[in-house]
Amino acid sequence: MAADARVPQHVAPLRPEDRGLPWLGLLLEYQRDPIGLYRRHWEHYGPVAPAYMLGKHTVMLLGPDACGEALQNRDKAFANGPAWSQLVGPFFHRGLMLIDFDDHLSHRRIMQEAFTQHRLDGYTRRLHPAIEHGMASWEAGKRFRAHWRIKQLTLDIAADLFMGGARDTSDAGMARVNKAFITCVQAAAGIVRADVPFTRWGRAYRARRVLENFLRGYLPAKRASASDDIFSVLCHIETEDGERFSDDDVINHMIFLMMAAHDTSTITTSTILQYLGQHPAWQDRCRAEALTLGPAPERAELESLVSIDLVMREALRLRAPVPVLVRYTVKDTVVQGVRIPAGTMCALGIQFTHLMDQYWTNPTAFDPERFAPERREDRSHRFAWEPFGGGVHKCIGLYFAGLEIKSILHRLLRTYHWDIDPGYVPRLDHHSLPFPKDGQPVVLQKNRSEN
Ligand code: HEM
Repeated sequence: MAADARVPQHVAPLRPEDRGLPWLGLLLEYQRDPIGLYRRHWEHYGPVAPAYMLGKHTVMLLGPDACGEALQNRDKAFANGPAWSQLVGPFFHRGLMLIDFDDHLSHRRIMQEAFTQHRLDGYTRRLHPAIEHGMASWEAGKRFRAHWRIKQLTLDIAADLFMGGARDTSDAGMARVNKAFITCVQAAAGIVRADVPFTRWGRAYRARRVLENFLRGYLPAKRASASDDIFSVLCHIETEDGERFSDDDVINHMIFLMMAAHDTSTITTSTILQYLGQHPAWQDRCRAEALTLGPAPERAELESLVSIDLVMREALRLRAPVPVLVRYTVKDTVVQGVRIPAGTMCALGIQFTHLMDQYWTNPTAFDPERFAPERREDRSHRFAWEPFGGGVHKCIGLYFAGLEIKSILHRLLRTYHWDIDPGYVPRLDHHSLPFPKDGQPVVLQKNRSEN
C-alpha cells in the first residue's frame, strides 16, 4: 500500500557511511568541504536530512522550502537561544539573536529605534572619518593581507561608531578590550565547550568579564548625555510605550552587536575585494560610480550606488558570511512532510541554497547582473537568497551593513586599483565564519589622480 503523503514521515536513519568519526561525527568533513557535505545529504536524503556531530544527532534543513519553513516558524517550534548558545557559547548572553518569542519581540521593538533612517544618517556621517583614519596606514605598492587589514579597519570603525571612542581607556587598555572581543568570537570554534583553563572557552569566560567591566565603566557617562554612537543610542532609545533597555540589557546588546557587525562586514568586504580584483571591468564600473559622489556621501547617495549594490549582493550569495543558521525545536513540528521531534538541533544550509542550480544559472560564477531588474534570479524562490536570514530574527543591521561596506568600497575604489589572479580560489577556514586562510594577499596601487 502506498504511504499516505499527508502522514508525516520520520527523519531518515543515517547511513553508516554518513556517521563520520566517533563523537566528532561529520565535523571535520564540514570544516573541509561544507557544500560537498550538504550536497551529498541533499541528494540522498532530500530537504530534511539526518546528521551527527559533536556527539549529537542533528537535522540539516536543505533548500529554500525547508529553510523557509523554519525561518517563518509558523507554529513557534524553532527557538534560537538554545541553538546559538551551543555554538557561540555563553559569551553573547542575551544578545538579540539569542532570545526568543515574546522576550525577543519586546527587545527587538526597542532596538528597532537604533536603526531608523534618521539614525542611519547619523552613523553614515561618522563612518567616513573613521574609515579615512583607519585606511590612512594602508600602503600602496606593497603586498598585504587584505582580509586582516579590513578586519582591523572594521574594529577601528566599531571603536568609534559603537563606542563613540573610549577616551578614558589607554591604548594598552583598548588593545586588551579588542583582544577580549576577538577571544569571545573565536570561542565558537572551541571543541572543549566548558570553562576549562587553557581552552578557547576558558579564555572566553574571562574575556567576557573584561568586556562587561569595560562597558559598565562608561555606562553612567553614556546615560548622562546623548550622542550618535550606538552605545549612547542604546542607552536612550525607547518605544512609543516608553519601554527602554536596562543597564544589563545595554551591555548584553552592545557585546552582541559588535560581534554581529564585525566579522560579517569584514568577510563581505574582502570577498568583494577579491572578485573586483579578478573582474577588472566590474572594478572600473564600480569606480566610475564611486567617482560620481563626493568624498563623504550621505546615506541616500550610498544607497544609489547600483553597480556596487549588485556586486555586494553577489558577494553575499557566493560567500555568505553566516553560511548556516541554527535552530532548536521546543516542540514536535513538521517540515516538508517530515516530523522533527522536540529537542532537535537543526542546521539551515543557507549557503547551500545560494549555490543550487535549480534557482541560479551557473551558480558558482561571479555574475552580479543576475540581481539586475531584468533577471532578478533571487526572486526564483522567496528564500533563494537569505544572507541576512528571514522571519522575526532577520538581521536588524542589514542596512547599516550595506552602508558600512559601501562606504569602505567607495573610498577604496576612489583611492586604489588592484588585480587578483582570475584563477585564485581562496581556501576557506570553516571553523566559525568562513574566511580566507591565506588572509587574501593583494597589492593596492594608487590611482593616478587623487580624488
Ligand atoms: C554583511 C553583514 C551581515 C550579515 C551577512 C548578517 C547576517 C545575519 C543573519 C543571517 C542573521 C540572522 C540570524 C538568525 O536568524 O539566527 C543576523 C541577525 C542579526 N544581525 Fe546581522 N549580519 C550582518 C551585519 C550586521 C550588522 C552590521 C549588525 C549591527 C549593526 C547586525 C546585527 C544583527 C542582530 C542584532 C541580529 C539578531 C536579530 C534578531 O535576532 O532579531 N548584523 N545577521
